[in-house]
Amino acid sequence: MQLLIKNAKMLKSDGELQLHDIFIDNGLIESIEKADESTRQVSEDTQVIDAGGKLITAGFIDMHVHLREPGFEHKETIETGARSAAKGGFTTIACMPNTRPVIDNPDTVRLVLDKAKEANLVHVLPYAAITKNELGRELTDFEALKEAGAIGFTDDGVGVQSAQMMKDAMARAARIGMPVIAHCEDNTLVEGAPVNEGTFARKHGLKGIPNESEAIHVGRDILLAEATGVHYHVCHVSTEQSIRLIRQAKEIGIKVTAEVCPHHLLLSEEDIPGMDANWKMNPPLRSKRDVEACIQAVEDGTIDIIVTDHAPHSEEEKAKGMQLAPFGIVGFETAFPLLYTKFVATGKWTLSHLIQRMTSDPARVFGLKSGRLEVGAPADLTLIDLEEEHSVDPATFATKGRNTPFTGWVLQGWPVTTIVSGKVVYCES
Ligand SMILES: NC(=O)N[C@@H](CC(=O)O)C(=O)O
Ligand SMILES: [Zn+2]
Ligand SMILES: [Zn+2]
Repeated sequence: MQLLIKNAKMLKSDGELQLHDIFIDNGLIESIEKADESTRQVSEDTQVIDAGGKLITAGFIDMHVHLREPGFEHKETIETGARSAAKGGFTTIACMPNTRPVIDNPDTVRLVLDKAKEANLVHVLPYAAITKNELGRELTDFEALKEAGAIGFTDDGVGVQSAQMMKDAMARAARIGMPVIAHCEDNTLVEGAPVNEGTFARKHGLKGIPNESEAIHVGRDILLAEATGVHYHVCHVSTEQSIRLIRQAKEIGIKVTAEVCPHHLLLSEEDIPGMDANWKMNPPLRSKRDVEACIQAVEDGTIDIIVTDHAPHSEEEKAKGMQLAPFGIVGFETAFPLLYTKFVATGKWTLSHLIQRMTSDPARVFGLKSGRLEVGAPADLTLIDLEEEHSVDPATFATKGRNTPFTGWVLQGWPVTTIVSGKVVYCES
């Protein structure tokens, strides 16, 4: 299968945008030529897309998502999740193991990979659990899980409470060259709190989740990563204290990397309009100070990558209210327009800075071949209309989830076509 994308605006290393023709053969980028110099003749059966001056980038990579299958298909399936990812411009997604059953055995890893293959949309990379059933009691069989296709170990959804368990996990992961990805949360400091310990909690008489519940795990795990030599990756960083610890650890050469979600860069607890569970996620929306620290950390590279933590839940579940509803919001279909509109269109970040954090940086951190728009790279590509502007309407989402705090936000920079291995998997209708 051959594909020719004509007149696509490509970001050059000097930040300039230039029209290019990109020729794809056999799932790989075969040539990139300036549009006005292109001489390529294509055969009749080559598919031709005229990008009409839209931006082309390497497809986005999201290293933290929840696809809910097996077990919670009413929230999402691998197919609906992958469709939503494609619509958001993502071509590779890494899914978390907090399903039912938990992805803690080779059969479930293979089931996820089979379902993803059946869906035939985006690349789906499964994480496996650190502990059986994510209960924190007994390590899973790391070697067998790696063999089955897991790309790293995490108990996302909960923190690994025992330091000894985490140390054993890291030592074992290090031996087989695999990363440990951590949801950082000390349960003894949280006790059923639904929101951040701060202004909103005080105003509404709710228990609060303090910053230390996250940062204590970050600090502990950095020491354990130093002791074991593992690649340690911190999930959804939300506090200035965690960032301080990660920055120091990087300075002294400990193998730590970190991610942040768009909502922790764009919203603080002050923005929560009321007792609406579409604003409830874990970690919670923090103070403005924390938001500023997260933005600074993305800018200076302390935080390596941006992930969505796409966490769909049903409307019935979210209707239970702030105290009882599950944590989590959807993320695929709003991530790029949100970040483009709020950071790039406003002149705070360059376009290439944002795109790197969503493509080449995740590829570097997790050793993936994709994430680059260059000859020889996989033809995982996204076309984006930087001018198109419309408001966020959950009724139009491809995900089953409607749980977003961004309803009604007017955004620009919408993905219009997504290509995976040289095949169009999403095209705006
Ligand atoms: N982030 C969330 O608020 N929820 C996630 C769990 C998690 O990422 O910790 C979920 O599985 O719903
Ligand atoms: Zn988590
Ligand atoms: Zn998560």
